[in-house]
Parts: sequence; structure tokens; C-alpha cells
Amino acid sequence: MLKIGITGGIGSGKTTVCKVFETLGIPVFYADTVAKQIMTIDAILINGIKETFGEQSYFEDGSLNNKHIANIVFADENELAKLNALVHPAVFRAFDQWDANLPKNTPYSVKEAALLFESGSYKMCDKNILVTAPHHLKMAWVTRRDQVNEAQVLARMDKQFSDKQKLKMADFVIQNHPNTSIILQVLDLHQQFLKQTE
Ligand SMILES: CC(C)(COP(=O)(O)OP(=O)(O)OC[C@H]1O[C@@H](n2cnc3c(N)ncnc32)[C@H](O)[C@@H]1O)[C@@H](O)C(=O)NCCC(=O)NCCS
Ligand SMILES: Nc1ncnc2c1ncn2[C@@H]1O[C@H](COP(=O)(O)OP(=O)(O)OP(=O)(O)O)[C@@H](O)[C@H]1O
Repeated sequence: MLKIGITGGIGSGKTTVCKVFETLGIPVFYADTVAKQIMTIDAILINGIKETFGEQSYFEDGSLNNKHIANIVFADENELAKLNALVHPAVFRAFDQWDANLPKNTPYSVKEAALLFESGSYKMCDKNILVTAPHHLKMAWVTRRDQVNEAQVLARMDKQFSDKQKLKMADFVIQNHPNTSIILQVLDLHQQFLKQTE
């Protein structure tokens, strides 16, 4: 089965794009969401995170203290590398398991991941889509959605490849821009992917 990767910088609209694929009946694996789920259920990972970032990484009810971990890792590349090394292999395994269990008549599947290119997982996809949006819009959307300031968003942007780097690696681009329609762009790609699976 064809595997399609979707990525884009923070706030570019990856999830919004993936919701359109889902309405077309295409299964989507949300790597960022799964990463956070695994971080609260995988005992080995939980121990590794506590050992590396302290007991405060989790609240008493076992939920993840996102803010505590984000404050450490987005201020220090070495700390972020440690977190990525702990979490990413577990997410790769979860994706393989998810993909293997999809119904046999599924035309193609989509993997949404913030770090598709940075983590190398794009190599496991047949085609990769980059979602882009103007910087000022990403900033406005994320600061409003996550109630964070511009410096906090910039700290994450700094840890990701630039759109210029990612454009060289992507097979397709979806522009999330007021002058274009995400829905029409997704429909166009959907038709192309269906043709490839005929
Ligand atoms: C650090 C954590 C706890 C912060 O949680 P928080 O709820 O604030 O952010 P969330 O997970 O919703 O991510 C929002 C956005 O931040 C950026 N981001 C997240 N993790 C990373 C990372 N490791 N490197 C660079 N940017 C990242 C992405 O643009 C992502 O879409 C969380 O992001 C995390 O556990 N990250 C490690 C797992 C990971 O690498 N996920 C991304 C790919 S699988
Ligand atoms: N074209 C748009 N018009 C208005 N709001 C938008 C548009 N695209 C995205 N947004 C909003 O911007 C925010 C970020 O979008 P979304 O969550 O889809 O991006 P993302 O790339 O998955 O983000 P992240 O990497 O931070 O998880 C959301 O609150 C979303 O509703």
C-alpha cells in the first residue's frame, strides 16, 4: 500500500490538511499525537524521560508535563536530541504496527509528522507532501492556539529544517495561504494517488 508522508513547520496547517484526507476516507497516523500517547503508557520510555528530564516530567496522575519538557528541550539542542532519541524509535514502531493493521482495500495511508524530514522517516514513505504557510500567519495561528509568545514559537522553528531545506526534499507542496484552497489541492493529490494505486 502506498504510504504518503505529510509535514510542515509548526502551525503550517498539517493537521488541517490531514482532516481533509480523513474526510475522503484516508486513514491518517498522527505521529505527534501518538508520540505523546506513548510517552504516558510505555514504561521504559517513561523511566527514560524521568531519568533524563526529572520526575517533574509527569504529574501525579501520570499525565505528561508538556510545559516542563518543552522548557528544557526547546532551549537546548542537546536536550532535544536526547528526547528525540528516546521517543522517535517508539513512534516508528507504532506506525509500522498501525500501517500493517489497515484494511487490505485501503488505497493509501498518510503519516503526519512534524519532523518527517529531520527524523529520516520520510524515507519510509513513497511520496512526501510539505505544507507551507506564510510566517506571519503561522505565528498568529500558533500564538493564539497554544497561548504562547512569539519567542516560544521561534524556539521551535529554530529546531526544525527551514521550508527552503524541506522544499528540496518534498515531492508535493500544499500551500496554506488565503489565496489558495487547501481542499482543492488535497483533492488533486488524492486523485493522483488513487491513479497510482489502480
Ligand atoms: C516537547 C513536548 C512535550 C511539547 O509538547 P507540546 O504539547 O507543547 O507540543 P506538541 O507536541 O503539540 O508539538 C507542537 C509542535 O511543536 C513542534 N515540535 C514538537 N516536538 C518537536 C521536536 N522534537 N523538535 C522540533 N519541533 C518539535 C512541532 O512543530 C509540533 O507540531 C512534545 O512536543 C514532545 O514530546 N515532543 C517530542 C516528540 C516529537 O518529537 N514529536 C514530533 C515528531 S514525532
Ligand atoms: N487556513 C487557515 N485559516 C485559519 N486558521 C488556520 C488555517 N490553517 C491553520 N489554521 C489554524 O492554525 C493552527 C495550526 O494549524 P494546524 O494545527 O493544522 O497546524 P499544524 O501544522 O498541525 O501545527 P503544529 O505543528 O503546531 O501541531 C490551528 O489552530 C488551525 O485551526
